[in-house]
Amino acid sequence: MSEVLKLEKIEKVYNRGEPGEVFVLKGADLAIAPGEVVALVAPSGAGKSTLLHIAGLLDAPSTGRVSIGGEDVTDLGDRRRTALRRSNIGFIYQFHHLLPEFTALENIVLPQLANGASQKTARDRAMMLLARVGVDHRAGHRPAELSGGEQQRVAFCRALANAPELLLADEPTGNLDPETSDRVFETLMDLVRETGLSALIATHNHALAARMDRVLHVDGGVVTPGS
Ligand SMILES: Nc1ncnc2c1ncn2[C@@H]1O[C@H](COP(=O)(O)OP(=O)(O)OP(=O)(O)O)[C@@H](O)[C@H]1O
Repeated sequence: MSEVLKLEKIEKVYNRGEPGEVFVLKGADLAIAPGEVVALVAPSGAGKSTLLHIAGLLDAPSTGRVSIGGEDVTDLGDRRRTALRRSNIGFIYQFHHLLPEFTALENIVLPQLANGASQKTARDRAMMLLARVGVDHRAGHRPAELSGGEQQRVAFCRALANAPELLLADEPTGNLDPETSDRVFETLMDLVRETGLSALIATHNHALAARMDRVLHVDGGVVTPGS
């Protein structure tokens, strides 16, 4: 079976040739097998978010190849890239990035409608996901009316709304207090394991990283196996 995600010889330079040139990635390689949950640990500024954005088709590498589900997607046009991202990749950020004017339920329904689901299917799935993370009783509330932990649980549901094969998370519990972070992280790991998702999860927390199948480091612009 082919890798769910494969990055080959990825380089990323910001402001190339200008005084502010930053060479962030210098030949990063990474592959994730189906069902594998991988931690990405890196010092601040090492290029972890840059790598996740490239893996999530939110940004293009300066050079190198990106494959999703065995298909080389490096040179895809914007429309196909957006469609592939919407159906195959779930993204969770450190800050939830939920749409403030919509309810928790609507935040999970909207990406499904954009992906072609019917209202009923989308609502049923959204309610099922909210119940799974224990926030269904808050379905009709807007993000500002929810606690930080609840907001992040809703963001998990949104990331899983279209049943992606790959979940990318950039310090998904980094803005929560340690106790809430542990509980919310537990929910995320349960969800990932239950659904058989492949995941790449960036975290500064070594204890959380140790609970994943494999740990990778980003340092000096390359990806190396962790201990
Ligand atoms: N658009 C940009 N233009 C110029 N430099 C950038 C840009 N985006 C990121 N950088 C620089 O690239 C480097 C890597 O950034 P990135 O956000 O990937 O780091 P990170 O490992 O995720 O850090 P943190 O853990 O602090 O979020 C940093 O030095 C950052 O300043």
